[in-house]
Amino acid sequence: MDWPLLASLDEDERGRVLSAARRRAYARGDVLVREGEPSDSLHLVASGRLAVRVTTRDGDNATINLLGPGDYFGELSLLEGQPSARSATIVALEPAQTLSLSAAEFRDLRTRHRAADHLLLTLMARRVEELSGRLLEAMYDGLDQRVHRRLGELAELYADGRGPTTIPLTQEHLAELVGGTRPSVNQILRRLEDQGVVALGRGKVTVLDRARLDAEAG
Ligand SMILES: Nc1ncnc2c1ncn2[C@@H]1O[C@@H]2COP(=O)(O)O[C@H]2[C@H]1O
Repeated sequence: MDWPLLASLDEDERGRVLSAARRRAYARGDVLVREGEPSDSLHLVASGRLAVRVTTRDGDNATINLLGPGDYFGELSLLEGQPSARSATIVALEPAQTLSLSAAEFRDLRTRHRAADHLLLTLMARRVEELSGRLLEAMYDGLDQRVHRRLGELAELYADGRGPTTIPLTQEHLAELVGGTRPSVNQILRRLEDQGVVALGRGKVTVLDRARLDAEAG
């Protein structure tokens, strides 16, 4: 597995960091870190897809992003200074494995390998850009466009070669990810199904025509 966060390390250094990390396995539905709890580790995703969830003002849970192999999480609270709490809950959407570094190991990585620290900054800049894009989308784009775009991104995350890609998410989750209500997202998905762009199933959406979806996303 290649983690962009470790891309600047040479093979020996990378091996040292990874051998100090603890491998953990999770089942679908397991909570890996919980919003509000004190933090002491950074996690690299080795396999499986994970949901980033936050509590809304109404006390509901909303999925704000998904992570997959090669991603990392848990850095925010470690960068904020002590003591700091997790900004989100991370839940396994399927069986997953992570490698975790303690806060001290993460600090050590950043101070000993300036290039890794710089990469962290680059990756965070990318995430800020992604989130600004989402904010603009939420402010100015229609729900249709948001559904098309997010489905395209999810198809990328779940793609396993050529052909149709099945996204194993409920319409509830999809609605949370695009910031829409379930009935209105369902209406858009049904229209896409009528056009042959997706096929809907219980707890899943299969993208059949990626090119059309991307064209619709604008
Ligand atoms: N919008 C987001 N997209 C992806 N990951 C996020 C987002 N918000 C929070 N996280 C991750 O969720 C983690 C929760 O614990 P931390 O606050 O330590 O670090 C956080 C980030 O790594």
